[in-house]
Amino acid sequence: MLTKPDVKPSGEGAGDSAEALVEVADLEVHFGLRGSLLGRFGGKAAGAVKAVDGVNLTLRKGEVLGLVGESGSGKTTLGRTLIGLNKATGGSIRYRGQEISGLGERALRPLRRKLQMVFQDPHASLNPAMDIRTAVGHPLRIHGLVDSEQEYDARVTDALERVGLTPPERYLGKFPADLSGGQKQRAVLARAIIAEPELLVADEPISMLDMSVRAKILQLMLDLKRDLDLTYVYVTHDLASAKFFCDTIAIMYLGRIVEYGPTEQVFADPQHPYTKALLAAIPEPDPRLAVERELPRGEIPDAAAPPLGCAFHPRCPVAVAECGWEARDLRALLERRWLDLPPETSAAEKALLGNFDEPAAPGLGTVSIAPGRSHTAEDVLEYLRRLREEASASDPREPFWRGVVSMHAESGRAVVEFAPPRDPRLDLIPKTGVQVACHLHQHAASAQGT
Ligand SMILES: Nc1ncnc2c1ncn2[C@@H]1O[C@H](COP(=O)(O)OP(=O)(O)OP(=O)(O)O)[C@@H](O)[C@H]1O
Repeated sequence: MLTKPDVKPSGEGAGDSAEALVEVADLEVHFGLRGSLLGRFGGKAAGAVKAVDGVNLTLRKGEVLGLVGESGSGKTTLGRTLIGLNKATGGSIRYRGQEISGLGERALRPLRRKLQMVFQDPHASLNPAMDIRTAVGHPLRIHGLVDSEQEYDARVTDALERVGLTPPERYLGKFPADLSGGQKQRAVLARAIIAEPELLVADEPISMLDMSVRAKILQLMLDLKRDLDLTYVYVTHDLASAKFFCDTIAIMYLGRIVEYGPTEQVFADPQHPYTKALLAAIPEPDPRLAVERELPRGEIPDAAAPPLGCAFHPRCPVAVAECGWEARDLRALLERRWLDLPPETSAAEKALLGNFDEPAAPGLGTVSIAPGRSHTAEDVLEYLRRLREEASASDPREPFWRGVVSMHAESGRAVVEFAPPRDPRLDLIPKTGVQVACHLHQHAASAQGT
């Protein structure tokens, strides 16, 4: 379980003393992969996508928590699972102390109106054949919250006023096609608040809207939060809006939280190399100052076969030995190298290695390379040692070689052994309220004796 931040988040009512609304412990959401028919007959496990893989957090009443990360980091799945739209495959979610992760649809029903979701695409969220009066008031009917049509109309009118669709009478009979994108998202928000929820999970609620209305919708959400005592989870890949909107921020990478703490603190002094890279990639609003900014090499890896140790290590410029180096990383290093070489040179280098497909298998802490035809294990080792020397001269920041603990010949093959991987755990950085999952931080802390 995460410890409480030392520094108070900036939002009203979200301080340390505010009650915990949702407590998440060791949450896992794994999606089973079907696998090939042949594989299943052969008894081969199909594996799973670990969309959420051991998440701990506490959401306090009145807090705005941002779940931030690149596509595929698991933020949407986590947001949906918090309100019961996805089933947890492990761990616990407590809402006001009540365990909700294992509840079936019937048991969840009374909670549904308290836990609402706002989706990215307001066009898809509203039924084109339903007028606004019917769409916005729908939750009142589903949950049987009104006794008369007068009460229904009064509640719908009030909700429309609250979201700025005024005068409400002008909107009641309109259809989604009559509204602009911003107006549609206002209607979606009206529908989300009408049943008096406590927690709203908003998944990229502004990313499909015109730039001109994005800030207005976020401001509206903050006003609604203040007036209706709401708590938000804001799912986004957009750090700039998260900075404006969130009290607390959780940076996600491949199903795990890598940094978590008060937004101000995370932005002022990011700790995890991934957070640093994301912050450096925020586009510069002034185009005259814009420079090419890229995330570190490579793409977010496949969640069905995540890297060993820290999942960010293959892209991390400052990774250390125990970050989880493995055979796949050697292959990626060689492939990057060969892309830059003249084709005949890279073909000659490839010919040194007899079984180049093997190093691609995930999770191999040792790789045994058969020499190519008319080559020996010593030739392969000599080649790899040359690469290591070249890297230390020309690219001393290349972290891959820090993970190699031995290269030797064994039974006619070249064997490369990597340092045993360690999974970094979220650790609190004293006096900041920020938790970070990075060996580098742990190294620094132990060097300082903290
Ligand atoms: N229903 C599902 N079945 C199988 N895999 C899924 C399912 N939903 C999500 N995933 C996988 O889980 C991982 C996390 O997906 P998720 O949508 O939660 O990430 P995200 O960070 O929100 O990305 P995006 O911004 O693209 O939505 C991805 O690898 C995705 O393909």
